[in-house]
Amino acid sequence: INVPTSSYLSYHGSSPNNPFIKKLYSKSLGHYGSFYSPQIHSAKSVLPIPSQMCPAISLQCSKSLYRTLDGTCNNLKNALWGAANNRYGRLLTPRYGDGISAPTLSVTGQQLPNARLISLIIFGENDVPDREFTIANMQWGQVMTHDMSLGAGATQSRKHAIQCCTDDGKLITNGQAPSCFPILIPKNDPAHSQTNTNCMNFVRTQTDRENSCPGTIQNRPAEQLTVVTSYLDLSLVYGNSDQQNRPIRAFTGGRMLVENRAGNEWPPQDVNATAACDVQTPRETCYLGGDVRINQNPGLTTMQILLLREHNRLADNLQIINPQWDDETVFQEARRINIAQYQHISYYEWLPIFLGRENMLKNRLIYQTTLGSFVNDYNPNIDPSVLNSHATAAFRYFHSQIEGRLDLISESRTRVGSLRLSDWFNRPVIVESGDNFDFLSRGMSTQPQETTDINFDVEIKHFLFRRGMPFGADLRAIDIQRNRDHGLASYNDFREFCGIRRASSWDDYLDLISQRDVDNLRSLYVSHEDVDLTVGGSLEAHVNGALAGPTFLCILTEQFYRTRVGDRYFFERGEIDVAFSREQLIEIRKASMARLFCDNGNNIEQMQPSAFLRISKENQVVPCSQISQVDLSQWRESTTINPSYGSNYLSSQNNYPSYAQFNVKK
Ligand code: HEM
Ligand SMILES: [Ca+2]
Repeated sequence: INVPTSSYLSYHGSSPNNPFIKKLYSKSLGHYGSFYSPQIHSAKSVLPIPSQMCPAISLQCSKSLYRTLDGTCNNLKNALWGAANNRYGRLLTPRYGDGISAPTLSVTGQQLPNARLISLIIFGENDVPDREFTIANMQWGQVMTHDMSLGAGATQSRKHAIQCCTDDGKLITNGQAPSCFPILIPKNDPAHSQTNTNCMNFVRTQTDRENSCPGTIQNRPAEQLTVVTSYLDLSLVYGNSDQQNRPIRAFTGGRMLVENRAGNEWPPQDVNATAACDVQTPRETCYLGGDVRINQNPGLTTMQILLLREHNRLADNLQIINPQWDDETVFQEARRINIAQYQHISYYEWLPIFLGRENMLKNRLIYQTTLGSFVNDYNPNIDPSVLNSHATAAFRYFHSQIEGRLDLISESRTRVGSLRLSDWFNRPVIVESGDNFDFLSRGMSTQPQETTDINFDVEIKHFLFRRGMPFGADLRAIDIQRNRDHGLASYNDFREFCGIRRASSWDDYLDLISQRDVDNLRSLYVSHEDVDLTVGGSLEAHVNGALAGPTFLCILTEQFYRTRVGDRYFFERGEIDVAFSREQLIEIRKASMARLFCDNGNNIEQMQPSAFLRISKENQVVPCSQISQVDLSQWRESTTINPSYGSNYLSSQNNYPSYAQFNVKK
């Protein structure tokens, strides 16, 4: 057995200084040989992942104050790190059924239990409104997800593009796996004869693998491709390439292209049908945005419009303040501020809810910043690529927060109606009609999200994308199947990776999973080594102050550490080549979700200051004028050059997260 070496570690950017990773890799990974499917015993199947892109591409980078659209040259030495159309990162060697690209199998060589059956037996569908958080909290999560990853081919053909490399780093295929393989729907399942497709999901089969990774044995395991930039750079608003950006930019006044209707700005029409839409009458709109998923559900579309309007609001104000600026300068400066505000909201207002503030501070995802202090721990050795285990398993746990009924809420915060999610998948027409944009905005900041637990709303568990049919797909089953399709290492492997005791029997899972859930797992899986990461991780008791158990929290923490520290343009950096001035940074730190609603609604006059939190005595609805606002006068050209760049750094290099023992809620 070949033990992954440090080349693997350096490619993925985690330093051997990370005590948990050090611990893991200093041990012999003997278990890799003992229980995977037979082929994986061959030494080749556990070779470290190549330390360069396949094929190796070299790019000449020049320093720029602005990010590229496709994410290239953010890292000046590794120009493709975090760029669009790149591979997901991996923490652990994949566990394909054949060692190369076929979906994961049981350690006995059999098929794993049916994904839909697991969804039905292990996961519930109870409606449990969250006591603390609003739907806006869930919805921002989907925005961040769409900024960070999109499995190639996922929205259109559902076939996953994969990349196969030879040992010497040569690319063999970059094509799509051709076939469709249904998640068989159990016979007594009400969805059996009533879905609108034959398949709930598509995955590769044994034979397809021959096409996708020819001559398997001398090849390295396939890696899935993600088509958007990994950075939190609002690629979902601006697009992931010049080509994707051009049709959505106005090229005047630094603005993004919008269509004016009923006195408000809306995204342009998708005339070439690039985005997924399910229009049912010829007059229904289908929006074009920076991300093809813009129309997927009304809440998401609302967020996309808020962020689009925010760009134009910033551009208009910057142009007034600096009339001498040309279109390109206004565009880039507005984009830069929009991204900075968004990163601030994501790391300081949103992430602490999910990862826990203490955990974030401890692992240096955030610092106790004071007003104008810079955070200068950019590390060019950290690869910010989105991890497969993050995008395919851990981050999808929050599908549990989805609420299937969207309330329409008036300015006096009373319910005037509600929408059934599955009536409006991929039909943005509903967002634009009447006062719905404001009703939906207030709805998502008023209505509780669903509690983060084992329950998944029926609207996504039985009715996803049903298009008028009685039943649709099951998102939880898709998540489970996707885990296998991407060959993620097992739940037990990830426990060990995260410094949690490796289970050697079913009962060992009782440390984090309830007796009932362990019994259910045991009734479905042949071995405790078979439990999929997506499944096991979703059953763990949550860490105090966080919305996930230790294994998912470890993956999420690692991801968001890399996402920040591996981003040369992160908004808090004080390096002269990319920095805001101290005064500008003070302004950026006033941005909030509430302010985005206030500034970009059709006519929203009041909001609670913390829009991710439910309205309460401490978080009452107030006039928008009482919610702090970013003062753009700090961007007047004469004031942008600031002598205080680069001093008062909060931190130094050499910071790596350490997963100190998490305390679990008992
Ligand atoms: C109404 C809300 C949402 C709907 C309808 C939805 C639906 C979907 C669908 C259909 C997929 C593609 C599944 C596949 O084919 O593999 C997906 C992927 C995903 N979702 Fe959601 N989702 C929602 C909200 C969220 C939220 C709140 C999060 C996290 C906070 C999230 C995280 C993810 C992630 C990480 C992926 C994988 C992205 C990729 O790399 O391709 N989603 N979701
Ligand atoms: Ca991005």
